[in-house]
Amino acid sequence: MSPIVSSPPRTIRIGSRKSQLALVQTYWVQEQLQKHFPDRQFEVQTMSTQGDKILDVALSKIGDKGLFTKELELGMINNDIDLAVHSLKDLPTRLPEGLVLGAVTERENPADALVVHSKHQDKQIDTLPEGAVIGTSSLRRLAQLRYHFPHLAFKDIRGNLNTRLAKLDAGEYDALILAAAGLKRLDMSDRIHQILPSDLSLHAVGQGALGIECREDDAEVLELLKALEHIPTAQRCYAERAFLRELEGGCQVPIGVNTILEGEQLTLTGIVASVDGQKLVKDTVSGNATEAEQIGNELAQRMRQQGAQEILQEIFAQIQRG
Ligand SMILES: NCc1[nH]cc(CCC(=O)O)c1CC(=O)O
Repeated sequence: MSPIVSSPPRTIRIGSRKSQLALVQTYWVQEQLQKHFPDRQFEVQTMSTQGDKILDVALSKIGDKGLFTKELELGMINNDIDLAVHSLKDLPTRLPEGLVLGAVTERENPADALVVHSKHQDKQIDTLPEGAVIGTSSLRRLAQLRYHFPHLAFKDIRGNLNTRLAKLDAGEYDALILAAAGLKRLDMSDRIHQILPSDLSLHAVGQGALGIECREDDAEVLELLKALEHIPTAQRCYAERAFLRELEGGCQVPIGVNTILEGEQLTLTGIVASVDGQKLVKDTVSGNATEAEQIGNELAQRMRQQGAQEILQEIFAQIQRG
């Protein structure tokens, strides 16, 4: 009789970027997994991504396809890590062969926030003075705010959240636009001066949610990740990502969304704006939440007929010219 040998379950290796926000998000995922599966081992491995290294070039010029995710994806393909935690909005809508979105976690407030210099404490986005300098590195934020507030000035800003806030406080900018979710996760909610209403600025696809990526054939990890999936957030984000995928845009094109889930009814609103703030196409599609991707695809097709494609083509041409 041969003895029954059972090998101990493997340690699950979680990959993360090294930024402060990435680490907060990754340790949260590790903690949740540990809570659900107390007998398993979860360890964190950090990696630098291209997006962490190139800090002096505007994001819109280098493009963002996988800028913050590629090294982690290679780590999974090479079997160095088993899953990777991303801000869902940084995760491209098309994943490399062999990898899948294993879970989408519950979303924080997905809206953008206005953060002001102390001299503007009594102001809101619509009362900032003529020529006030707004820091943002996102074409989406730039295009929508320029459309509504042509009297404001916009200036690129890069660096992690602390660097950006230090530049604001030093007087290089009058105000910044940042994701409310990032500020909240870093315990800096007190810096949120105003949540931008959706009629002024639609947020990025997937903003405020975490996306956990893993190997398609890793049934064990896929099963563990089910415990972290938040279905209402996932339905909203699947509709948003289908919309973006169908328009073939990344995080760095002026495409914004808003989703509302009421019972079974999912309503997706999308916007495509020109960088000069002159043109804007906006529309809404509703349907059953179980058909999230069809809703996203339909909205993209409708908006293309209304001129969204021309706006995007112009932007791609501009980016290629540098
Ligand atoms: N593009 C950078 C990035 N990726 C995720 C967040 C914030 C958190 C989130 O949206 O989930 C941010 C910062 C920002 O846009 O202000």
